[in-house]
Amino acid sequence: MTPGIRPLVAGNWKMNGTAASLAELRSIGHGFLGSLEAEAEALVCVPATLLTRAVAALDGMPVRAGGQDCHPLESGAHTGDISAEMLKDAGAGHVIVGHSERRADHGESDAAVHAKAEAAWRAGLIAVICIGETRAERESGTTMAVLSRQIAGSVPAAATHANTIIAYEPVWAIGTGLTPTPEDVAEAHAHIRAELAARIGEEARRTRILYGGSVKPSNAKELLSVANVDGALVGGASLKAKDFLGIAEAYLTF
Ligand SMILES: O=C[C@H](O)COP(=O)(O)O
Repeated sequence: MTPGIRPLVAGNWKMNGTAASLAELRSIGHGFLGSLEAEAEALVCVPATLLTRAVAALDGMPVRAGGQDCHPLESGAHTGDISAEMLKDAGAGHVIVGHSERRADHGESDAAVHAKAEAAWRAGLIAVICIGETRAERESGTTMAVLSRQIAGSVPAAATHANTIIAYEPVWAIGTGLTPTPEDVAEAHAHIRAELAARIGEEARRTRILYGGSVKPSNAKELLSVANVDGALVGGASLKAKDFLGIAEAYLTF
C-alpha cells in the first residue's frame, strides 16, 4: 500500500469467458457495492468479444470493464486487431498493454508496448503497462536491471498517475501458484517506484503499481500489504466472483 493512493483490484480474464460468464461478472459488481467500493476500485479486463456485454452487465456497479490489448493505430488494414478507439467505443476505461503473454506469444517489444500505451491515451483510456522478469532473469540476479530496461522502453515519458498504471508481474509467478516473498515484492516495487520517478518525476509518487502473479484469497493480505503495492492484477482467480472478491476483501482488514 502507498499512503494517498486508492488501491485497484483488477482482473484479467485472458482468453476465457463467454456470455455464460457474465453472471460471475455481475456477482463481482454486486460484491463491490458498499464496503468494498469504499476501500478499493475494481476493474475486469475481458475478451473483446464480451466487452459491450460486460459494460452493460456492470451498469450502475462500481466495477469498470477494460480491454486486454490494443493496436497502436486508430484504424486500418490490420486483420484481427482492435484499436484503442474501438475499445473506448465499446465502453472500456482501461486497456492492458505489454502483458508477458503478449510479449511472448506475439513478440511484442518494449517499443511496441510504448506505442500501445500512447494509443490508449490517444483514445482516452488508462494504460495498464505490464513488466516483469522471467525465471531465468530472476535466477541470474538481473531482475532489477530487467525492470529498469522495461520501464525505460515501455513507459512513455508523458505517463501520469491519471493515464497509467504499472503492473509488476514476475513471469514465473503467472499461473504457477508460485509467488515472490513479500521482501522480494517490496524490493521490486520500490525499485519500480524509483525508476518511474527518474522517468516521470513527481507523478511517480501517485502512480499505482499493481502486483500480479498467482494472487489468491489466501495470499492477498500478505501481498497487498507490502509497501508500494497499490493493488493486484489477477488472472485465474478473477474468473470466479468468490475468489476475486475474496482477494479484494483483504482491503477490509487493513
Ligand atoms: O494478468 C494477470 C496475470 O498474468 C496473473 O495471472 P494469474 O493470477 O493467473 O497468475
